[in-house]
Amino acid sequence: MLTYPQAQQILETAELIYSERTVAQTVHRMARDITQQLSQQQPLVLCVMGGAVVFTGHLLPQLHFPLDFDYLHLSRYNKQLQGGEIQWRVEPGESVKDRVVLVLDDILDQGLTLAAIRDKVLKNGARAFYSAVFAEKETSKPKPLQADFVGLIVPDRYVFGFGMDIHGAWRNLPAVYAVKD
Ligand SMILES: O=P(O)(O)OC[C@H]1O[C@H](OP(=O)(O)OP(=O)(O)O)[C@H](O)[C@@H]1O
Ligand code: HPA
Repeated sequence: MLTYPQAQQILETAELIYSERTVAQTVHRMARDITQQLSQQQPLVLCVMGGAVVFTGHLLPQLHFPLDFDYLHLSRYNKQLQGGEIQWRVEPGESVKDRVVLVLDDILDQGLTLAAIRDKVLKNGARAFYSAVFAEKETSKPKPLQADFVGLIVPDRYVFGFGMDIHGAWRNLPAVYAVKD
C-alpha cells in the first residue's frame, strides 16, 4: 500500500488528461449509445470489479430500460503497473446462459482481461456479448478484441482516476490523470 505522502506525490506530479466535466459528458454519451443499441434486449450487465465500480455507478442510473445486474472479479495487474497472469476471483456463472451480456470495465489496455472475460461468458452460453470500456489505451500492439462502446482514448502511459488505480490508490478521483513520462 502507498503511504499517504507517496499517494499525494503521485497526484501532484501527474498530468490531468481529462477533466471531471469531460468524464461526465463521456459517460452520458456512452449511456445514450448503449441505450440505442441494447434497450430492447434486457441485458445482463456485469461490472468488472474493482476498477469498473465508479464507471458502473455513474452509468447505470442513466440506462432507463429493464436490465439485470451482477459482477465479475479478476485481476491481472495486482496493484503493479505491468500486467501478468489473470487471477479469477469471481467467474461468470450460469446466469449468463441465453442472455445478452454487457460487460463494463474501466480500461481496455492490452485487451487480455476483456478477451478472457468474453471467452468465459460465451463458453457459459451467453446469447450475445457486448462490452463497454470507459477508457481505451492507444497501444502499439494490436488488441485481441475491440470494445463495442468506448469512452475516452488515453495515451500509452499509466493512467489513473475514475476507478482506475495506481498501486491501489486514487480510484476515487473524479477525473483522469497520467503518470508523468
Ligand atoms: O487490457 P488489459 O491489459 O488486460 O488490462 C485491463 C484490466 O486491467 C485492470 O484491472 P486490474 O488487473 O488492475 O484489476 P483492478 O480492476 O482491480 O484494478 C482494469 O480494470 C482492466 O480490467
Ligand atoms: O493504465 C492503467 N491504469 C490503471 N489500470 C490499468 N489497467 C491496465 N492499464 C491500466
